[in-house]
Amino acid sequence: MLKINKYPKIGIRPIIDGRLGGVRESLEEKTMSMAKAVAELFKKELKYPDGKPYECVIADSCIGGVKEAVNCEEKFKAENVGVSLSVTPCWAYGTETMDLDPHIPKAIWGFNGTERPGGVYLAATLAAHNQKGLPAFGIYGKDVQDLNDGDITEDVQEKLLSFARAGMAVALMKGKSYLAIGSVSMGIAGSAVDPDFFQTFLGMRNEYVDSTEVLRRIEKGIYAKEEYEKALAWTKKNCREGEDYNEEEKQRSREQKDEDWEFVVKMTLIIRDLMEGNPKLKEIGFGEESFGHEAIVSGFQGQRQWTDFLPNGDFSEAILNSSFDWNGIRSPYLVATENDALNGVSMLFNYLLTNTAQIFADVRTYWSPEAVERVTGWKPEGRAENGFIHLINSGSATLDGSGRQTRDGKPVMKPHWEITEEEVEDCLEATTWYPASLGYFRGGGYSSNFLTKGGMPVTMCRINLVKGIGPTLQIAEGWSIDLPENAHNTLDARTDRTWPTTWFVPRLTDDVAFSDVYSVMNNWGSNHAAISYSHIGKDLITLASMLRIPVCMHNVAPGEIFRPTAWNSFGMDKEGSDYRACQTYGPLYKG
Ligand SMILES: C[C@H](O)[C@@H](O)[C@@H](O)C(=O)CO
Ligand SMILES: [Mn+2]
Repeated sequence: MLKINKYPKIGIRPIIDGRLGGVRESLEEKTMSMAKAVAELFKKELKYPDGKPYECVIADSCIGGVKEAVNCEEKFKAENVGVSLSVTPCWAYGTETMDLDPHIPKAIWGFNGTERPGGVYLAATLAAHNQKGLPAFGIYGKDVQDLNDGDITEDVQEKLLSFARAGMAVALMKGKSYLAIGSVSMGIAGSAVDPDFFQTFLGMRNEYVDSTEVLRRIEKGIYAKEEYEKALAWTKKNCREGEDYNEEEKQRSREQKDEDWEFVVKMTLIIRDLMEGNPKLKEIGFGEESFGHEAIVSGFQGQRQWTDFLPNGDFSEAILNSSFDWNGIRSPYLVATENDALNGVSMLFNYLLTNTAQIFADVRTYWSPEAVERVTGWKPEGRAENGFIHLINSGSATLDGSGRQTRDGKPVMKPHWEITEEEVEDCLEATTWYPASLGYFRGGGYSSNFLTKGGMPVTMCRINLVKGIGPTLQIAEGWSIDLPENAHNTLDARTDRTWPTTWFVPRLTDDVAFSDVYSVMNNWGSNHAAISYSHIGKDLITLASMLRIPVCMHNVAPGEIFRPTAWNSFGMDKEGSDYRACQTYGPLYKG
């Protein structure tokens, strides 16, 4: 992950009834202690992509009126606050104290304690936000608490954390780049980078580098030589080369294959350097190249042109998307294969909400139970009984996706700071690097192959651009599954057995798009999806609402959906109100 010098902070605004002479004085301690308790919760539960705890900034004083609100605003600006949370146990004066910044996610927690009307301030100020077109999230506990009760109840914690995670994702994207290396891959519309989408919906920049820049740097030696030697040695030791399935007469010679390893290792260093820069390049006389492109996510076109004569990008994409390399365990660098920028953003959303590496995949095949039985003789049972979806793409599936990391004995994908050296070895051990299929990749190279362990809760998502609507988000929570070995081998062999496979089963619901597994694939809006560990659908929905991106498909329970309260004013049907609200408010950074 791009090294970020100054992470955005969460600003906490203790709101108080400004009446001196008794009322305010009686509430100062309670109000400020709410703010401190929330800051402690965020620091304890939430981490930046580098593993450090979230930083919070609390206003210097409680905010009882506009002067203190402005003082707070000035402090937040100086402290690089990117998310704003107001907390209060009492009545206060909405429009005099509210946060009016139109570009940062905001929420208000009104303490449910009836000695003072915290809930009334919450409702009044949310109404003000709605009247002013500044959507805000409302947080209000289910059960009344005693005024001197300093605990944050479970239900309030859950909303505070969901809001903070999604709000921080919005803040982390802002001002960072999507770096396109190359252009449109094989007519994939998602590769046609739409700068207006990045700018107005995500507040992101677009950087473009022709693929020849990678070749230039290889040929001119614009990479850190020492690191290259270390990387090549690590690769030879840890990346097992598989059998060459190409036709005998077409196979690349051993010498060519060794050159391919050298080439793809250099590509990997160079793509990373293009994303985040590398001070070592300045030491060897390449000052401009040492800066990089501030890319929080990138895409490599690869196919075609490049791969028609040069080794493919699969090794680079897979290693960069993983949580480790020759320098050890580290946060992943998000790289979308085929330069599918929309899938790159989908990976980015997942990553910023979980700090875990991402699987990029084609949503390739729906296998009905009948077809599976016909082809393999195995009648799907258990979670597979209604059929399953084959997720597979050459290249940018993280090796963490092999499911070789564990927590309580179960397969998981972890934030990098929880991963052990043994788990890195297991992920590498589970991966075979086959000589690339020369039919697709005429220039050779290698493809990563692994089989995702079943039993992992996962979430598949995808941003699509739809003319007339703009971006929409679709989400499918489900699980990875295991197939009997012979069934896997038979089905996988019908596809591209040198690529990484995840067998996926979505959770079915009564909704039409989730009525059966076939419908999930049939309703998927693109060839690609980004797959994250754990069920993060509700956080994705919260994030999408902050960005005013409507959600066209999801299997999250209605009671889990958390959006700004303004959405309620657009009707009781959750999906329609989402579309109407997003359309009314328009992109967050529409200017
Ligand atoms: C067959 C193509 O070359 C592959 O790249 C294809 O499987 C894709 O991934 C298209 O998204
Ligand atoms: Mn693809």
